[in-house]
Amino acid sequence: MMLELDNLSVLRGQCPVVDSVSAQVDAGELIGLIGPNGAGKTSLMRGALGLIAARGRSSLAGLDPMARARAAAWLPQAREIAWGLSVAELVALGRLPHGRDTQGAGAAAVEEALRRMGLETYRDRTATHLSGGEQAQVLIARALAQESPLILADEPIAGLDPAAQIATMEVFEAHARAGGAVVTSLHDLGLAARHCTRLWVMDRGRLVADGKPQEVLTEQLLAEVFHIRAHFRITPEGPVFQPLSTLGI
Ligand SMILES: Nc1ncnc2c1ncn2[C@@H]1O[C@H](COP(=O)(O)OP(=O)(O)OP(=O)(O)O)[C@@H](O)[C@H]1O
Repeated sequence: MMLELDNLSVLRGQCPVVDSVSAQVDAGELIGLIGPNGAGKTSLMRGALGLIAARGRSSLAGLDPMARARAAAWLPQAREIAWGLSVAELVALGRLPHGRDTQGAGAAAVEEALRRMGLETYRDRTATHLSGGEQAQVLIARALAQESPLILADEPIAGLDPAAQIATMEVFEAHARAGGAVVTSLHDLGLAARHCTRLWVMDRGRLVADGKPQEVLTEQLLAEVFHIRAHFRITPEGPVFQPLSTLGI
């Protein structure tokens, strides 16, 4: 098992923004963490990693920071790159939890991460001089270079063009197929339905659904949690999801 959460709660003041969530992540899974703005997705991931105070138990939260970083890579929503490093140098920072291994396995992991994200030709560019979407892809490559079995990513595909969004979801699928696991929050329910093996739906701090996309994205759930009406069909080309209108709150 890659991650186990047992009655995890995150309090902001007296108010639980994550409310008694129990769930687990196994090897091979690509879990889409979905839910409206403010539902508690970021707080759940940060609580699971032990980055913010939480009640209950997360299998990752007790680990020391280096051991935790070897077990799980964390890709936060904020994407600011502060230093004028080259793309290759920035991706190599993902190797820090493995000590000084810039030769051999470390260098190979950096190359592989650049290749997977299609960034080979960017390797010598100054990271701060890239566009927002390009920087986002470099930070995903840094997380891949970490070679942690589990990746937790907070809206990693927001702001990427359609090809980069699909390519990133395919990179995550490949990571899961290779025996790892990914939990990623995202607002694009179409991409979530097409690429994720499982969806966790959060609403007002609670995990209100956990299952395969076609089991989870029911008309009732879309109305009650997302306040939308949508087309959702399984087609020969896979699941196709199109939001149609809001239902009001
Ligand atoms: N530092 C903070 N102090 C107080 N309340 C906070 C803080 N951070 C988040 N919250 C509250 O916790 C709740 C959950 O926020 P969180 O960022 O986990 O939601 P989210 O599902 O990731 O939302 P989004 O889709 O908008 O990124 C929200 O109601 C938010 O206002």
